[in-house]
Amino acid sequence: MIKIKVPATSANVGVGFDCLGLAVSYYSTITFDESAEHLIITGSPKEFQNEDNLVYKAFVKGCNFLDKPVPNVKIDIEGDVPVARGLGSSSVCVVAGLKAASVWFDDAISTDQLLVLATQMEGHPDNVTPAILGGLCVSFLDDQNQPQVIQYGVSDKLHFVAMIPDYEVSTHKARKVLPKTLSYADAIHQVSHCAAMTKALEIGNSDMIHEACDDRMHEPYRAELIPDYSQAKNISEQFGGTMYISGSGSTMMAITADEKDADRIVNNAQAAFPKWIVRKMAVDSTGVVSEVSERGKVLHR
Ligand SMILES: Nc1ncnc2c1ncn2[C@@H]1O[C@H](COP(=O)(O)OP(=O)(O)O)[C@@H](O)[C@H]1O
Ligand SMILES: N[C@@H](CCOP(=O)(O)O)C(=O)O
Repeated sequence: MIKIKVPATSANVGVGFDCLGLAVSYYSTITFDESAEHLIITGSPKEFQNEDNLVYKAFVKGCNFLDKPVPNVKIDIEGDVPVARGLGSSSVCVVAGLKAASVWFDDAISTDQLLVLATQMEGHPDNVTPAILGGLCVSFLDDQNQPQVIQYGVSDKLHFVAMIPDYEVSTHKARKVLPKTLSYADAIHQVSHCAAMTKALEIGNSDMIHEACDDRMHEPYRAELIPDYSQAKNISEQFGGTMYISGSGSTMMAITADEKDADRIVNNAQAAFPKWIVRKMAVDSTGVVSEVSERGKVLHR
């Protein structure tokens, strides 16, 4: 049996639209086992228990890439990462399926190849890169359409609070509300703020994070899709946090350098939104991990 654990990812981190992403300590675990039947999927919502399942599609893509026959497989999908909440559930599926195909055939897909295949499936590299590598990653596609990645440190002074609504925002829909063009002035604003944000996160400077986290590319348009955006932002700012829409939403992520403030944001957001999941998250610095076991015995990690 192959067990793949993939972290949730918070893409964009405010000002890094389609290029910046952070792996966080919130996980899904997907297991792959030999099966007498062609395909069995458990643990996933009923609507995903078929050949169109994104985990299975990624597994098939990995096998095809390796030129191997797709084996009969039983897939079990368990975990925390909720669907369509801006925490990269689709990346979890894509990375898990590709990684499982690699492990199934003796680790035959390199990390670089994994990045290329996963980016092809996701359409943008900002979730899949940290899901594979962990940490805070800037990634983009070069002229040959190959992902290029640089990893940044994140200060351990910082605390992240995810406010996860009980409603979905589909990434597909949230990309449709964006304008087609950006003015030169807004491009300058965005480049300067994104560069400042990466360094501010690295040194844990909460004032600079607050200044830098002023997005003009997606957040003003997507805030409209999240009815509780303003209230959540007020709670975050009341207790010294800086809030951004995680990925394409609906989750909103607050950052603070003060642990007590992080606790206050958790308590107040949970009181205001009792049906939401509100919790502190740390940075995951490992990315996807795999484990192979046989009759309860771990063979290798
Ligand atoms: N457990 C799952 N099983 C199968 N597909 C899933 C699962 N979780 C997520 N997905 C796929 O990912 C899509 C959600 O992706 P997306 O809208 O980008 O939101 P997110 O922000 O969670 O990545 C779903 O519509 C589905 O295709
Ligand atoms: N850069 C993408 C990120 C989408 O992340 P998700 O977690 O919502 O899938 C975008 O903003 O569209």
